[in-house]
Amino acid sequence: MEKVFLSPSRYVQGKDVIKKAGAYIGKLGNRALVLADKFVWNIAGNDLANILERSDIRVEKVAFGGECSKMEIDRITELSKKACSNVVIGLGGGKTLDAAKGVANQLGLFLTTIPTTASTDAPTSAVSVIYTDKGAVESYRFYNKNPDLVLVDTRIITNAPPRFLVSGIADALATWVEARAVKQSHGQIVSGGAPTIAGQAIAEKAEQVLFEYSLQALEANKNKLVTSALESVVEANTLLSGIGFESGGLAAAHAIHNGFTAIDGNIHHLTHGEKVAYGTITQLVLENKPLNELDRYIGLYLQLGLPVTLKDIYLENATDEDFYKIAEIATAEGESIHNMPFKVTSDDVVQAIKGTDAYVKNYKKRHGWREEQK
Ligand SMILES: NC(=O)c1ccc[n+]([C@@H]2O[C@H](COP(=O)([O-])OP(=O)(O)OC[C@H]3O[C@@H](n4cnc5c(N)ncnc54)[C@H](O)[C@@H]3O)[C@@H](O)[C@H]2O)c1
Ligand SMILES: [Zn+2]
Repeated sequence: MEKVFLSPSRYVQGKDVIKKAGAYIGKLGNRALVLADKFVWNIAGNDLANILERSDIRVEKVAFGGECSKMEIDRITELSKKACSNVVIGLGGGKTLDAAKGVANQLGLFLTTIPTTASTDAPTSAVSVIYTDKGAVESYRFYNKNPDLVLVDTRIITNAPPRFLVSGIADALATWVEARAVKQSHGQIVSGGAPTIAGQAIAEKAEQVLFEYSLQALEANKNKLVTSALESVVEANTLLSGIGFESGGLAAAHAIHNGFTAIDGNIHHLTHGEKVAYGTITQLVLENKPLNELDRYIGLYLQLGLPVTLKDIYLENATDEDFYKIAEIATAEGESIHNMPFKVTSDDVVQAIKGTDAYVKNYKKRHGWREEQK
């Protein structure tokens, strides 16, 4: 099978780079549709619009409705047509960026993503996760092209609440765990094709950077500082994880995350990365990783305050029916869990989800972990 590598055309990251948006985006077009939700318009959207207008780029301001659904993408596409935009700019979290990708792709326009949090690896990829209006994952849309430009202003990102950065770290820590499984199984990347050495190396680097710098970056973020550690972790969450998952492949962690999105209840209050965090530890349990490897992950996740017990993910009182529902979705035909180097049944998933909780409780006891340590 042929190897495939995907990446954005240009990635620019730094403190206050938004001020240079006119110069970078001006190379792509002069009529921009800027998509951001109400909150993000206030914290960054209006500034961005002023910056673009000063560079003679006309701006059509659009408020994102909040869900990346087919209907929402079609609505924004119509607005873009009316405004005769030639470049689409998504500004905000993963859902806003995914919706902007859908619009740019439907109209064949240039695309810029400007994440205002480092909460996911959505900014660089050529895929959108499409949700039902009720918030369950419906499908993935794959595009022929990644974003033309990814602009990451680390000052904006460090001003966001730390929960976003931590969620992005969790999404990025899944990257190597999953890419390694795909490598072992000779599986395929999400858009089809075999992974490249480059894709795998980038995924592995994400893990290294995150184990080395996550805790320092989190402290910088809590104090709204842009340190080198913060820059490193933002790059790991965004660029390394983005290329790493797309060109390295997904396996069990994201499939289990998809199972979590399909059930009702408070689990919906968790972010994408938080659900992926539990899925990642569950994948390590499925893989029967030895004690030191499992403990290395659990120790970091606990220090970052990520959810690693059933109580943390609001499934403490879940019934077996709930667990099997999650597992059925996670093991559905076509799910990335089939990239694992061995066959995984829905019962294996249920045992590993419960096994994660059981083992983490043991870890906490052995390490004298108290909840206030978070
Ligand atoms: N396409 C991909 O490759 C890919 C990869 C990973 C995740 N995703 C998708 O990303 C989505 C999750 O993204 P998310 O976790 O960013 O959530 P989100 O997009 O739902 O955004 C969450 C909230 O963050 C707020 N926000 C944005 N910037 C902020 C800031 N600076 N300060 C404070 N609040 C801010 C927004 O107003 C929004 O209410 C999911 O839909 C997931 O499927 C896609
Ligand atoms: Zn993810």
